[in-house]
Amino acid sequence: MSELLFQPRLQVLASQEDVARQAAALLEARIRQGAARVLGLATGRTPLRVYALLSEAVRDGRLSLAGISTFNLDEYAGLSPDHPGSYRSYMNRHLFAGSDVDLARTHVPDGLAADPVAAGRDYEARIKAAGGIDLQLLGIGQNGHIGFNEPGSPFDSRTRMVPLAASTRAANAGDFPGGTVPERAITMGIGTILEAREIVLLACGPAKAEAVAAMIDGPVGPACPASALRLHPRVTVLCDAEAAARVARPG
Ligand SMILES: O=P(O)(O)OC[C@H]1O[C@](O)(CO)[C@@H](O)[C@@H]1O
Repeated sequence: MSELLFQPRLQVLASQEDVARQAAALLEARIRQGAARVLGLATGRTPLRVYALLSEAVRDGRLSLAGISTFNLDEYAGLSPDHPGSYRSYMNRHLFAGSDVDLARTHVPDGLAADPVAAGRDYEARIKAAGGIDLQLLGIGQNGHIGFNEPGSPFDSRTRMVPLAASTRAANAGDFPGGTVPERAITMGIGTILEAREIVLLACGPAKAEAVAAMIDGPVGPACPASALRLHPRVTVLCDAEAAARVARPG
């Protein structure tokens, strides 16, 4: 890689609860400053507590999401918004329903799109029309994926339909009790993610240790999609001690 590389700001916290509190505090601060009018949101287990804390802040009148637009990273192909395993239903359940966000300003890729190429283009156009993403929240897969950009995804990829790795489908099987995890998804591309003005990645637990080390200390390249974040000047990585255990020089 010949591009200029940056070092993400790595904060190692004692517990998953501390990671969630720090992330929620950072998001709240940016929203109050008007520096997060357009939020990029992630799903999965890691941000659940963050969303609970944000909902609590809205309920207590300390925070408002009323003027905020949101764009989720990804959605499973073939799932309707009301399918309990869909990321639209996840967002409604864990954040939107318990907050004052205007649902018309919330966006999740269309898992049922008949023409995924057009749907990807449309999603990118909607992000652009909103003024671009101010702050993108991310998790990380055990194989280093961000969004559903699996290893091998080009760094200039845009919102598109992708096949899911067998390990990703196995990791997310718990969201589909008695059913099968979809084989494909529509995800923002790595190029889309890198256009966010600020990025905050959360990683917790020992299963993420290898991916976090590869992201921070390994080669920058498509073998580890999260390593693309070292091409971005404003990335904060919030980890618990277990997820940071294999980083060469934890912060
Ligand atoms: O937080 P979890 O559940 O470990 O998921 C990590 C990442 O994997 C995904 O859930 C996709 O598998 C992403 O949306 C998420 O960022």
